[in-house]
Amino acid sequence: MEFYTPKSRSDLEEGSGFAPKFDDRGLIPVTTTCVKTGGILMQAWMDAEAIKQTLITKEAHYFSRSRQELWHKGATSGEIQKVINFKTDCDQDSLWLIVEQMGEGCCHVGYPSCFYREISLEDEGGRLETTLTKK
Ligand SMILES: N=c1c2ncn([C@@H]3O[C@H](COP(=O)(O)OP(=O)(O)OP(=O)(O)O)[C@@H](O)[C@H]3O)c2ncn1[C@@H]1O[C@H](COP(=O)(O)O)[C@@H](O)[C@H]1O
Ligand SMILES: [Mg+2]
Ligand SMILES: [Zn+2]
Repeated sequence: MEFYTPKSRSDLEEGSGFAPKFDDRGLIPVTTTCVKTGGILMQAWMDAEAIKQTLITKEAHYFSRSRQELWHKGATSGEIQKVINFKTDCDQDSLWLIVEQMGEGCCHVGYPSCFYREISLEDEGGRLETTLTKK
């Protein structure tokens, strides 16, 4: 898939061409939220192929940094993410995926969201408190 090459800053920021800006590893961060609750599920990375597969299949695909390969989320766990909406930010260096989460949640640790711990604001940042219950 060919992505758009913006002609100017305003074209990048306000035009209709999709021009994802990848970092030096060829990756772009993606934040995934739940269409039902609006809450955050996970933060991961996509390369060009993951974006392409996500658009073609309408199921979330990421790039696994540890495995260095395309990752169809839920392929082994069944926790597939069906794409409802896909957004890019102003300068197109960050993506927002809104999904219908299959199963009881997305996190391999056992929680419905990867963001199951809160950093205490009372403790100069040194303490974590678990705020979700396991699936
Ligand atoms: N299932 C998950 C998963 N779900 C959500 N996330 C979040 O997604 C982020 C992925 O970004 P990374 O680039 O850090 O992923 P990674 O380090 O390459 O993931 P691993 O290969 O180390 O498990 C993590 O930081 C987690 O917050 C997950 N990260 C990893 N996995 C692993 O993915 C594998 C396949 O799981 P399914 O796709 O659900 O079948 C399993 O082995 C899981 O351990
Ligand atoms: Mg990781
Ligand atoms: Zn997780």
